[in-house]
Amino acid sequence: MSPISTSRNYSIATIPADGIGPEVISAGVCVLEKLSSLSGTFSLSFHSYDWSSETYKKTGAYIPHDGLDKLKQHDAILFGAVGAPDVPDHISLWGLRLSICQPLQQYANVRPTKIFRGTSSPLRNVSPGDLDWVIIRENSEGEYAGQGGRSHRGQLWETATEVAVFTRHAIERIMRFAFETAKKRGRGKGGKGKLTVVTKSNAQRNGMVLWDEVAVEVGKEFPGVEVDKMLVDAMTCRMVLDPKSIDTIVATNLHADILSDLAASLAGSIGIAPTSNLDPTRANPSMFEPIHGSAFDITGKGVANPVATFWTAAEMLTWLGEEEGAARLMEAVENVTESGVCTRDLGGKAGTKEVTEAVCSELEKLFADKEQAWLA
Ligand SMILES: NC(=O)c1ccc[n+]([C@@H]2O[C@H](COP(=O)([O-])OP(=O)(O)OC[C@H]3O[C@@H](n4cnc5c(N)ncnc54)[C@H](O)[C@@H]3O)[C@@H](O)[C@H]2O)c1
Ligand SMILES: O=C(O)[C@H](O)[C@@H](O)C(=O)O
Ligand SMILES: [K+]
Ligand SMILES: [Mn+2]
Repeated sequence: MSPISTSRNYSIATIPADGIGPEVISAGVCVLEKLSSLSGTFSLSFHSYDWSSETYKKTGAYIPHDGLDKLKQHDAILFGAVGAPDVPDHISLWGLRLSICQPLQQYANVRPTKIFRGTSSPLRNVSPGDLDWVIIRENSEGEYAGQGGRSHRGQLWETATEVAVFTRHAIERIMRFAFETAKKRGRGKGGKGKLTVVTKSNAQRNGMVLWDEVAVEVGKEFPGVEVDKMLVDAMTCRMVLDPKSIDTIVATNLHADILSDLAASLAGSIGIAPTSNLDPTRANPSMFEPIHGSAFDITGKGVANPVATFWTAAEMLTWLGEEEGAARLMEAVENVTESGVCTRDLGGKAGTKEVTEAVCSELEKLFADKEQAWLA
């Protein structure tokens, strides 16, 4: 059957950047192109930006002066990873990722994790379905507010401060987003949603106390959602010992950054989990990236797991309104993990290329099956 004429086109900015970023982004673009051509109902135009640590070393800047205006012309941004061995990590992170997320007000960072069929958790007696979480990370302030300074350099009394900033405005909007996410997922008592608010209000007695108070206030708008509160240190134990008891988690910028790498590893590998940096108001494009970094230790070896980027691509499609394409892509990815074609971080032997090819073939199979079902 010939594909139905394409009615929806999306303009996607890609920023592969550093390390394994270019390897996984080219794999992601490859499966997205395969999916859109098979579906025939939507198309994607990609525009690649070469903003990276190499660009920084050559020009002194990661993003050119008109860069953000350029990004605003796209429907979404697909990002790889930033960080290079010869550039300090704070220069690269603030130069690229945070220079996009913060001005574009991508304040909600969404980090789902689950165990894929055919893969296993390092936890005992935990199988697919037992660990299925989404972490909502505050993405605009907290420990990443950019406030602080350093003085008396080189002296015995040298001083540095890194000030965590919490505002009612930003806490309210992230809590509302987290409660809505929990409600939509519909777990917990009566299927009305379940949210765990992660905090550290025993030691941090100002910002984190405001965080807790606003969580309670916003919670009143969501009477059905089951809520509990956990100190972040105890939360790590619960994630390891009782993963079934968790569904949606909301945490500060830094706490959620740390918990989400743990979450991905408990589900099998950091190489599978996605990240969405969302501007829920949709005034600006949102940015989608695998959760991992540039992974210097495996760069250029062809072994990077592209699954995190495939799941990221599916999250991007969902955000753009292409839920059916996203579901098809996830089905293909899980069929592939189930068949045993996995990179070595998941215990397999395949390289990035083999996994990408397997997902493309699986997509072809899924669309052929769908066509058969129509003809029957
Ligand atoms: N959002 C981002 O772009 C982002 C995120 C995290 C770290 N970083 C940066 O990346 C650099 C390296 O950081 P790091 O080593 O702490 O974290 P990392 O995520 O790059 O790597 C941690 C470990 O996980 C492995 N790994 C990561 N992704 C993988 C994949 N797709 N497949 C298989 N294995 C994978 C790596 O080989 C490494 O052993 C630093 O410069 C850091 O600042 C950037
Ligand atoms: O934003 C950060 O903290 C880090 O670069 C990175 O670890 C991430 O998760 O994006
Ligand atoms: K990344
Ligand atoms: Mn991280």
